[in-house]
Amino acid sequence: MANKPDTPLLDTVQTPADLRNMPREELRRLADELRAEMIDAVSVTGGHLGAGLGVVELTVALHAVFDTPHDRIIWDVGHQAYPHKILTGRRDRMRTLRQKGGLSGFTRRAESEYDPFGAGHSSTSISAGLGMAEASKHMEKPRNVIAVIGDGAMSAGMAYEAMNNAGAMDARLIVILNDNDMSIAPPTGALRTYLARLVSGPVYRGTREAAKAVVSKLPPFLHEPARRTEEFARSFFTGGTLFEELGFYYVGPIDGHNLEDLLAILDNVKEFGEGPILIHAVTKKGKGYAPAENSADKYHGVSKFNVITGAQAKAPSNAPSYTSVFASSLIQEAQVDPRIVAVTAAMPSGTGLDKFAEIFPTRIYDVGIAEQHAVTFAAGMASEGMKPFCAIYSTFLQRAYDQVIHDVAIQGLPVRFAIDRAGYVGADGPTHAGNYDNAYLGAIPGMVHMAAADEAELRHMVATATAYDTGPITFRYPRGEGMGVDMPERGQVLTIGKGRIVRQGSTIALLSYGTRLGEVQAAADKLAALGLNPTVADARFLKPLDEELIASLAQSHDVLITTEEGGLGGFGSHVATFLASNGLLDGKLRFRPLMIPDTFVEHASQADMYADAGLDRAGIVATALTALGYDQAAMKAALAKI
Ligand SMILES: Cc1ncc(C[n+]2csc(CCOP(=O)(O)OP(=O)(O)O)c2C)c(N)n1
Ligand SMILES: CC(=O)[C@@H](O)[C@H](O)COP(=O)(O)O
Ligand SMILES: [Mg+2]
Repeated sequence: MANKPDTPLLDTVQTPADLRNMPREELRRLADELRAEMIDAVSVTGGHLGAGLGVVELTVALHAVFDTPHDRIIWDVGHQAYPHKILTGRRDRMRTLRQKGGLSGFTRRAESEYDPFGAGHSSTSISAGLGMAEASKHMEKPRNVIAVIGDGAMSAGMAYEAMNNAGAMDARLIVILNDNDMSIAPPTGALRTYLARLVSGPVYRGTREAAKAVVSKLPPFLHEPARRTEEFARSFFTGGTLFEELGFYYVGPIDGHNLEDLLAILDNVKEFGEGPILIHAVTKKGKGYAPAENSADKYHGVSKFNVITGAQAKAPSNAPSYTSVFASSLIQEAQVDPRIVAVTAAMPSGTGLDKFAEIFPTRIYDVGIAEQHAVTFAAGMASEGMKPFCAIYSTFLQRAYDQVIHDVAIQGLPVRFAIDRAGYVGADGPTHAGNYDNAYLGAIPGMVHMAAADEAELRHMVATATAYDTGPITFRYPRGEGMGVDMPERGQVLTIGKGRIVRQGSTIALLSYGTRLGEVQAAADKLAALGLNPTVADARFLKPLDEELIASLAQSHDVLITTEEGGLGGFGSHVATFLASNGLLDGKLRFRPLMIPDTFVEHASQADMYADAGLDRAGIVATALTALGYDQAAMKAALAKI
């Protein structure tokens, strides 16, 4: 292990005001110490490292120039805000990052007054910043508002909606485009090519002359400082950049690791009059840490690691991840069905589609951070007879809800949705929790929804989705590894709307939707040890519901408990509606839907989250015994026996 970094200068900084009191010549050394401190902290916790390393100088410069927290810095996504956290009074808690009770991995209003806007999902910063800048006009002491957005996040529609709006307003908004030519994977699309042209093309190389021209276009009070600062003048050019066409003053491209340049430019921009301005800063993801700089993903997200070697700790694995099972199953299907294509919104490795891309490079589409477009694009493909598998995390699919309804479901187009990270995701916390798709998709008519109980079931569901050509179909599976079950060679096509009995018993029926089945079975074993012999069933489908199975369970048991990795409005709600509508709750049946609670749950381990929700074996047993009428004392006595 490396020794803790020596950080004498950083040790003097409790808040950004301390940094502002420092001689500017010291800031370079401060940035170096800040980088070392962040590397050390993340080596202990894991987390998002590469993005933060790339904005160390920018973070120091922003806090040195602007009067934070009165002035507002909004970090898009928020995954790059670790250096900002260290400088804004949270250094002592950095080694609790993303752990239960510790600091969030993103910006959070509740965490600090220096986090004026929470994030986690991308491309919200310009909209939020514009709102703040406009609100500032109504205040006695106006603020500067600075939105820092990455080149990946700049690919999303929201960013353009915001710029379109900002360009037509006179709000004092500063946007810093942090261009490291990386998303999680290398970015795709025309914007990437365009930014690369700005950075390295002939226009940039000729900026010295162009800079003189732009200075004359700046508000008069900027002329003098601009002329005085050769570096500043060199950094300007103008003439028809996309951003200027949208009504922004464009400054750049500038070296986002050159503190002197950054300070000079931000000092000047701070004095800028009215209207939005965009600073194009070129940075390196993973800057200053060789293992990160040299890695393909620039250490976007890392587990705990050895600071000296960069080697990341690997958790022992007992089974393949659901993501990898999805990918290998889709590859199998695609090998025999040439109509299968795959769509990802900037998450090729997260969804496993990078593996699909290796084999079918012409049948994979990475559309950038553009979930809405991804869904409608897939709908277009489906309308022409292709079989698009749109693989999107549950949390990010929220962005495309209207597209799922309007472009896919109403037209009955057979888009296949592979919904990864369904349920609690752990360290990324409430912004990334995939808790809502059972409810938000379950409400849409004409769709089929499946949840895999284990990795073999997932393989069957990929086969089922491939075969199902009559309308939209979804299958969901969680973050993490499978149950270690035997894998079938090939997926089998399931009968739509049919669940299965896993264990036949009496009195208590445990009906599981998704991967809680493992805990349900463990709970059934515990109940059996108490002399109870529950039935266990795997619903497989939320829509259409297996009404026959549910009615039979309801009629032949005293207690029916549903489990799912989703919140209110999901599987349990659908079952409750069916039971109530058919008079099955009018008699002796005690129905207990177990689900994720109706609250935003802070980051913790997935296991902790499920235990807190009562969705582990202990919670399921307790629910069953309570439903049977056990009081606290009887429950305690019973639990002591198992
Ligand atoms: C709506 C949405 N889709 C996908 C993601 C997943 N995601 C998080 S960071 C990231 C890449 C962002 O790239 P960029 O903005 O360039 O930031 P960098 O990491 O390069 O600093 C992606 C795709 C997300 N957070 N939000
Ligand atoms: C910041 C962000 O949105 C992603 O980096 C996300 O944290 C990835 O999550 P997984 O680790 O589950 O792929
Ligand atoms: Mg980037």
